[in-house]
Amino acid sequence: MLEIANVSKLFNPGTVDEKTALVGANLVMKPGDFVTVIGSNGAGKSTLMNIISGVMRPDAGDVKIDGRVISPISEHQRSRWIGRVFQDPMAGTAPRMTIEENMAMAYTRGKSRGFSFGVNKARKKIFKEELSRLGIGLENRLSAKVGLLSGGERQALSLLMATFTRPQILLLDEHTAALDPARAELITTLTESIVREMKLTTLMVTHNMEQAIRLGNRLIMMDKGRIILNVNEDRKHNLTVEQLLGEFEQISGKKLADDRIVLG
Ligand SMILES: Nc1ncnc2c1ncn2[C@@H]1O[C@H](COP(=O)(O)OP(=O)(O)OP(=O)(O)O)[C@@H](O)[C@H]1O
Repeated sequence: MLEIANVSKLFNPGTVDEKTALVGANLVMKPGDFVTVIGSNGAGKSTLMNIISGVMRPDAGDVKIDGRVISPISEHQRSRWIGRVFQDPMAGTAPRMTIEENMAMAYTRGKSRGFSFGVNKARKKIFKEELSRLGIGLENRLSAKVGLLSGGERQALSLLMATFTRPQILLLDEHTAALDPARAELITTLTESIVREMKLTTLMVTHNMEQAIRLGNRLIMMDKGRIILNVNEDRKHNLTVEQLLGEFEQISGKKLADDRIVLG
């Protein structure tokens, strides 16, 4: 279970550049919950992801996994339980290393230094099996350099690398936004099947309203550092993009300002 309890974050306090990123944010996710996150520009979505993954510390409040406060734990140690895929397909993989070397890196992520980091026969077999899940033939290209893959292939590999060690939390940070529509659809479909099969507890930021409604069992909406709407499974089922935008307007008193918004 992931619990965000009263988390606040202020950047550059007391200066002209002071920016409120999160204000007393609360969210409880049960195991297997898949929550999509939408919100206006600068609402605090990335900051929330950064605080969960340990890139930054909150000024106040706690992040708990299974009741344990993880705030003092480093990003590196957390990577054992938290998988993350970024918007940039180049971000999650090492281009000069081969597919199997990248997989080996993900396999040993967050493990102690005594753990062997290499690729052996047994691991190769596991990597091949896992890669074949993607259905795009990467299992036959184990020794290909990752820099040679297309953006979509690389993002599929990033998704697999973030998930194949069954993290307790999966963070998806606009991970289809930089891809063309066909590749974005492939990654969306892969995401749905991997999350479902592995029963992963998932938090996904998206600017695509239709995707936010279609994927996952819950949805939250953020504005000015606050979670202003928390839609449960029953309500999400029948939600439309128009209703969602109307709801945002009603609660925040303004139209949703998101320069990357995709309605459907
Ligand atoms: N490292 C930082 N230093 C200073 N201010 C920051 C930093 N990171 C974020 N902010 C500010 O905090 C606020 C929240 O930013 P954040 O990136 O979390 O929003 P977001 O919802 O992800 O926005 P977008 O959808 O536009 O990417 C914004 O006002 C932003 O300018």
